[in-house]
Amino acid sequence: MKDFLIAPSILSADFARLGEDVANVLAAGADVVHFDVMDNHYVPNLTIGPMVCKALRDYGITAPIDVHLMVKPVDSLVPDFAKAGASIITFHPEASEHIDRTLGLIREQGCQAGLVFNPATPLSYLDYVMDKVDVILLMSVNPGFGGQSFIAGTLDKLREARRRINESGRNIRLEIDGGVKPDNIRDIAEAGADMFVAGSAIFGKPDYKAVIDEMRRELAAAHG
Ligand SMILES: O=C(CO)[C@H](O)[C@H](O)COP(=O)(O)O
Repeated sequence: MKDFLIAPSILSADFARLGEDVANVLAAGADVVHFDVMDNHYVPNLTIGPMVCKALRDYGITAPIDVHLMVKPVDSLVPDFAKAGASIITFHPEASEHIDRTLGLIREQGCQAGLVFNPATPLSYLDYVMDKVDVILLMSVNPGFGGQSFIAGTLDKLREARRRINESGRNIRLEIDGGVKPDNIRDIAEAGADMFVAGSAIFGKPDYKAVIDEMRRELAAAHG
């Protein structure tokens, strides 16, 4: 089976007992913690910052933390999240004045760097920075809220992103975020994704392991 990563989005976790909930979802078989940072400026919602990332590390969470910055401006938060224990930091190209500089800054801080593409953001932002990205994250919903439906056109965009990654010859993760569920994860994998963010599909069910196991069965059946 391909190396697929499942990354529960803590946007749908229980914030009143976050450390315990994250530990539980990892014990249920998740690979990565997806950490959604929203500023009520770049996106119309407000969530969590570096202090919460550090609190998860202090609680004993050792899994990779994948910080998705939905903020503008971006750069001032990068060192703070690196110090707080982020493993991956991704940002939206429209939110940075200097995309190349921001990608470099993330790597200088010891994290993996990635660009995030909203449903209508063109992949051409990758044209001159392919050697500087470790992760490409395609949003399959408009960012800001969990529980939205997967936008079907994202499957073609995934195929295009996968083609670009293959052409680059680099080992770049292709991450998908928004409306991912057991009943569509196989099609999403076949379109080229290898890292799957899922919030409501996992945290919205009482048995995290049952959902993650079902996702893994679907992924094991994926072709390509
Ligand atoms: O970045 C996000 C929203 O901006 C969330 O990660 C995403 O929507 C996941 O939630 P769900 O799986 O419930 O769609």
